[in-house]
Amino acid sequence: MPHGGITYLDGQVEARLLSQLQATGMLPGRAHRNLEPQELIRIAVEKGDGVVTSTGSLSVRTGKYTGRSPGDRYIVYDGTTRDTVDWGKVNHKFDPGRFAEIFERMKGFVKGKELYVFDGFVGADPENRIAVRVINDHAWQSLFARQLFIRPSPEELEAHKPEFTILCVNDFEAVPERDGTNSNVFIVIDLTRKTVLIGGTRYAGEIKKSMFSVMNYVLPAKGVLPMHCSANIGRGGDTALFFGLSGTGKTTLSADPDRMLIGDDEHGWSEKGSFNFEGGCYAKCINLSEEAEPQIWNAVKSGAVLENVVVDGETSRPNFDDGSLTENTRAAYPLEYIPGAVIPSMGTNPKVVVFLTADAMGVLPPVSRLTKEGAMYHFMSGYTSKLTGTERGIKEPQAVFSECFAAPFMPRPAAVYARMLGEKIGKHDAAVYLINTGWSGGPYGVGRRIKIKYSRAMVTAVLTGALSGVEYRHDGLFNLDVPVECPGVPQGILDPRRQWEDGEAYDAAARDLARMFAENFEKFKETPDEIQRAGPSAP
Ligand SMILES: Nc1ncnc2c1ncn2[C@@H]1O[C@H](COP(=O)(O)OP(=O)(O)O)[C@@H](O)[C@H]1O
Ligand SMILES: C=C(OP(=O)(O)O)C(=O)O
Ligand SMILES: [Mn+2]
Repeated sequence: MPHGGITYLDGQVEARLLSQLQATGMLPGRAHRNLEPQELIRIAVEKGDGVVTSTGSLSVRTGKYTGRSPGDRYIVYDGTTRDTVDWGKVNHKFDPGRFAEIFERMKGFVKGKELYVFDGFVGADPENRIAVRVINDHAWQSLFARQLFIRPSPEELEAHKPEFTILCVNDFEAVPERDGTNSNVFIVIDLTRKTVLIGGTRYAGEIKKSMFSVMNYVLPAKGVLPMHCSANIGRGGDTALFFGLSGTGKTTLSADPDRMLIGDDEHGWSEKGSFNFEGGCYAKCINLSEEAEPQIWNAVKSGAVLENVVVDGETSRPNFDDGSLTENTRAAYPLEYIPGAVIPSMGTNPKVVVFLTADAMGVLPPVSRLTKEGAMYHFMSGYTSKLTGTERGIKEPQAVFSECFAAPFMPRPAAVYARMLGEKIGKHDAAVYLINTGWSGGPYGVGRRIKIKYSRAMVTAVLTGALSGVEYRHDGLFNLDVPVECPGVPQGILDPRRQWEDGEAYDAAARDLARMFAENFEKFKETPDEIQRAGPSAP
């Protein structure tokens, strides 16, 4: 069907889609289902939403909001969720009646407009997947959904019945007085109606992270552990997981030419093994370089979506060093853009688990080995520094304890996930390491971030077993076993105190962090003593 030079789906498919949408009360003027990337790119460019860069990638700007809005994320409070969700600062309550009202208003808003629908899946494991439908009012957001979620085969598309629906309308804004929201932005998850409503923000990360929250709610009830981690497999079939909050290196360090990528951010661990929830990656690209991150660099090509990267007007070249729109510049691309990626993205039971942290205080050792109890302690603590940009309002690194390295996305109480992880690690006898990809030689502003090549070398040493045979020293304050040597890493770096000019200043800062750990852990008084004792000593 011609439309300004664009060929859309055939009329029959559109008619069927329109009637499905009508059945839910949506009456768009036009609707398109699973358009090919080239079509979506052409529409986005035609409508002035984006430009094609010299790499072939589509570059867009998200406007006011360039990171997640955690204060505007809600879960509908009803019979399903009342006693199963950990309500509070992360999981904000939303009234079911208000949900229905805002949903109606959104339907009214899209009436007669043009919508883009992506039908696909979340969860690579057929036994643990959800058929998802994402409805957008902008073509580039539909391209994002297509690249990040799992794309259906033609047969799967034909048989697809949406179990969960995301309605994300960028141009619709909430009115707090009317809608009961905190701002014009809202991300509301209704686990009963199996619907997510997003409005007011164009930051596409909300789309993927809202489905992550859904999986994190649904899977524990099926005995499957959902995890905020990346995963890859070695040539011998050994799976490794890399947990970590935003900016700690899940995406960067899991893209490893020596290993096959399963996924960069969201995984499940079932009785059978591990699996990715997604079909794509969402890499940060501030200061992206071909040398340090060749696989990600090469994935920025046609089909990839760049968010808030400044593009040179004359050459159309993306300037990854320009953080003037945000530090949280992003590239979204399908998993197959990473050479050797595992598709369908399933792995074995993990043998090695890495906890990534980016310590902006510059005091944690860059690599240490954890005992089983130490692993539980650090998983429950979830220490890192929030880096700038990913969440609204973070202007400089800020120490944070985020349970399971994932608090913003975990609807259930942290103990539910921690217990499951403990059981899995025990059952499969997985080795656990803590890798600090943060600052060295002083805090943020004084010291420098550890070089990616050294963090990679530490990861390689952990995964090849090179750290099994070496000598360890015990760090009494942090209660960590620290290797005294590591292939590919200058020895001095392994001892953070030696990197500081002033040893006593290091000691003071280290004591501060140890105290923060201990204070944070006070909320876990019910935890077995051996876990409580596995953390830093309170000085
Ligand atoms: N030593 C390091 N290890 C990992 N990433 C680093 C390191 N130093 C700088 N970086 C940068 O930090 C960011 C890590 O982000 P990313 O891998 O996307 O984290 P996550 O996926 O956990 O949110 C990237 O922009 C990367 O280039
Ligand atoms: C997209 C996000 O995740 P990450 O930074 O871990 O990739 C996010 O936290 O908004
Ligand atoms: Mn990531």
